[in-house]
Amino acid sequence: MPHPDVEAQADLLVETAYAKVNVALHVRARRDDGYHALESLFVFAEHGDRIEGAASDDGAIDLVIDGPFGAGLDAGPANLVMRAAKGLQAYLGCQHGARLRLTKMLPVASGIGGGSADAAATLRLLVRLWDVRIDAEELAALALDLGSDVPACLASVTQFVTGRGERLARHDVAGLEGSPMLLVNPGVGLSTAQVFAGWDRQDRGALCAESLERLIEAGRNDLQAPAVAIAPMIADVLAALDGADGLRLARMSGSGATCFALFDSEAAMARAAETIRAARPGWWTLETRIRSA
Ligand SMILES: C[C@](O)(CO)[C@H](O)COP(=O)(O)OP(=O)(O)OC[C@H]1O[C@@H](n2ccc(N)nc2=O)[C@H](O)[C@@H]1O
Ligand SMILES: Nc1ncnc2c1ncn2[C@@H]1O[C@H](COP(=O)(O)OP(=O)(O)OP(=O)(O)O)[C@@H](O)[C@H]1O
Repeated sequence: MPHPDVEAQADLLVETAYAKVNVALHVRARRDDGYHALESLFVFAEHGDRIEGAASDDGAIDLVIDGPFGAGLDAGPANLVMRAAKGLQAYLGCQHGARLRLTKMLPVASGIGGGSADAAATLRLLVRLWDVRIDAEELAALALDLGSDVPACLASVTQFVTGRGERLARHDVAGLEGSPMLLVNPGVGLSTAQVFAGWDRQDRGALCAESLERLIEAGRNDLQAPAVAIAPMIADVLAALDGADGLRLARMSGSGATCFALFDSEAAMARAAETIRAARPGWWTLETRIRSA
């Protein structure tokens, strides 16, 4: 449904805020600035939140939120959509305004970067809406101010990510893009900072992402153990996925609690999703595919 104030406007633009999944996430060190040095292979789902916007002449930015996970999410200045819009406006020093709508399809605080993807999609949308030219590096710096995952969410394609999340290299892995991917969340929200704080500070080694086989065999999510310690239900999600026909890999994404499962066919994914929905009607599931560039 379009924003009530912009229903009749022709210049309504739409962006998808694609869900982010960490196929592997190796935490290598705690840094002096409190962040952690990471190595991660990021992929993106074909589905996500939806952001729409139309220009306003008065210079104001306003946001309405709807969608299955919209309730309880504040549309005020702390919302990452608002922070992204205000950040871009301040950077440009411009008087452009926008009326925005966020349709929240992804669970909040769930390890699939929903807020980060929303922020990046808002930046993409406003650059188009306001028809401004902005240097890619400057846009990436604005994105990083909003969160460690936001720079990677700008392009929303498969990337090898290092640093605190800002060092990005496009990195296709044969057999990954287009692959059927099931997301499962047991309905618990986790604080990213709290999960990082539970990491045991053991460096378990570098991430090799040269092939899907290596990612499956030697890849890890080092935040999985601290997340399970906070929310033991994550282990139930992984147990529910374990042993499904056609399963290639099941692992937690980001700081949890969402887990992803890669399947070798759409039919196998659909069967596993159906089984989980029947056994656990309260869990959120999304049948999707890994997005290609
Ligand atoms: C877990 C991941 O989602 C993996 O992609 C990201 O590392 C987190 O990205 P994000 O949610 O955008 O995180 P931010 O908003 O930048 O940081 C939230 C909190 O997570 C912790 N944090 C985040 C990123 C990082 N490299 N090291 C950290 O220790 C910090 O305590 C920080 O205060
Ligand atoms: N537009 C938004 N969508 C979701 N969360 C938002 C938004 N704006 C602000 N937030 C806040 O950001 C926090 C993190 O939400 P988000 O859904 O991005 O977490 P996440 O999926 O765990 O992220 P990551 O995978 O980057 O760790 C929540 O506490 C939420 O209140």
